[in-house]
Amino acid sequence: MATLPKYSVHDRLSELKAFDETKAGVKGLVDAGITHIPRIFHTPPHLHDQRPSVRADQGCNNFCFPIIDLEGVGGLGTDKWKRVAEEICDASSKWGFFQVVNHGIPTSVLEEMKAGVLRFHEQDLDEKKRFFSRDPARKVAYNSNFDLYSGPVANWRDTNYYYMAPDPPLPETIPPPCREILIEYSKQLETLASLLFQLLSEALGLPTNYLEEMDCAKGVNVMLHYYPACPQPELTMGTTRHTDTNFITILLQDDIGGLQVLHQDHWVDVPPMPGALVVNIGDLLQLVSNDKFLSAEHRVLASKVGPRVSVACFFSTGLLPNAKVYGPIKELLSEENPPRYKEVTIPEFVGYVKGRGLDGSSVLQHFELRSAS
Ligand SMILES: O=C(O)CCC(=O)C(=O)O
Ligand SMILES: [Fe+2]
Repeated sequence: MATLPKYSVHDRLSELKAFDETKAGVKGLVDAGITHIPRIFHTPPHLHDQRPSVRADQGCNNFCFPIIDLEGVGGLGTDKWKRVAEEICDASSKWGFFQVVNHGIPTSVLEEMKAGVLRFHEQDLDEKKRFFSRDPARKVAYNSNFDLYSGPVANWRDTNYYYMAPDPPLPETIPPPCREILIEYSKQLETLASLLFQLLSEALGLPTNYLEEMDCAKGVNVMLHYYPACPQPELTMGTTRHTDTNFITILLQDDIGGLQVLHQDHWVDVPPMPGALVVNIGDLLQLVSNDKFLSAEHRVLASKVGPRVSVACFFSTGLLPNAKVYGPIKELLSEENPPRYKEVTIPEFVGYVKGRGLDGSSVLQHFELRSAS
């Protein structure tokens, strides 16, 4: 009987390096016409997930993904404001995910942003390579798989990264194919995030500015993801399952689909909806809300159809060393609702998160207070 060729750690590392050194990303493999994906992309058995998928084209059955209409929500304290805050509370605690419509960002801006992602990733390779970097301190960078060397498996995805707040890059350092639209899109998303943090504060029964005053929206990272069509999508993933570690993420996806959220032990499609934006709760918001809100696991399936593009905008503290500690919000605690997590400084939190790839494990567990029995 033939034995399978041995795939040593050493072989894997040299294959990762060879791939990385092309600086051409997954797109480079597809452009070269490969029909079999390299084994660095093969999902290892321990990351295979047998839980059933609920696909958008099967109808939503019991898994109707929450949609929140922000039309006319502006008036603080109005009935509409309170109703939307309740809907956000429900979705954030049951799903950790929802889509927003009528959010005030023109469709033309969303369309141009997606076009900008395509233009960046599909520009001349020599131009694109000028932005190639794995230096986490860079405000503008491009690579394939931020966790290529630390994660358990490479994903079928390339990404262009930006730190847009609190201290944005100089406009002339942003690649021309997406410069103008990225600046405009980030500005609009910061306004939307501010509204969402007010509604999330209300949803927690806190004063409207509470979360913003905790610096939840001070730091903004934007990722322009590009998922090329994959010749063997069943062997790999676009993005391995993970939770986001920040406060909230606002995501723009195109109409291809593939994003799924883990809900009641099912992988439920986040159905593409023209004009909508996807919002999800991250680990830090689950921590400060003392588990009232859920930071849900999600993943992106690879597909024969592509390229798929998405823009993930992460709101956090700016990850600047500051003196603040983040723990369950005191106003939410009571005898019946004791704190479930330790207080943590941002350097401590980042120190723990940094260097871990998308390995499917829980960050929050590390900060849990174990109840003394
Ligand atoms: O591309 C997507 O739809 C999701 C990406 C994602 O989950 C992330 O960047 O954290
Ligand atoms: Fe994510």
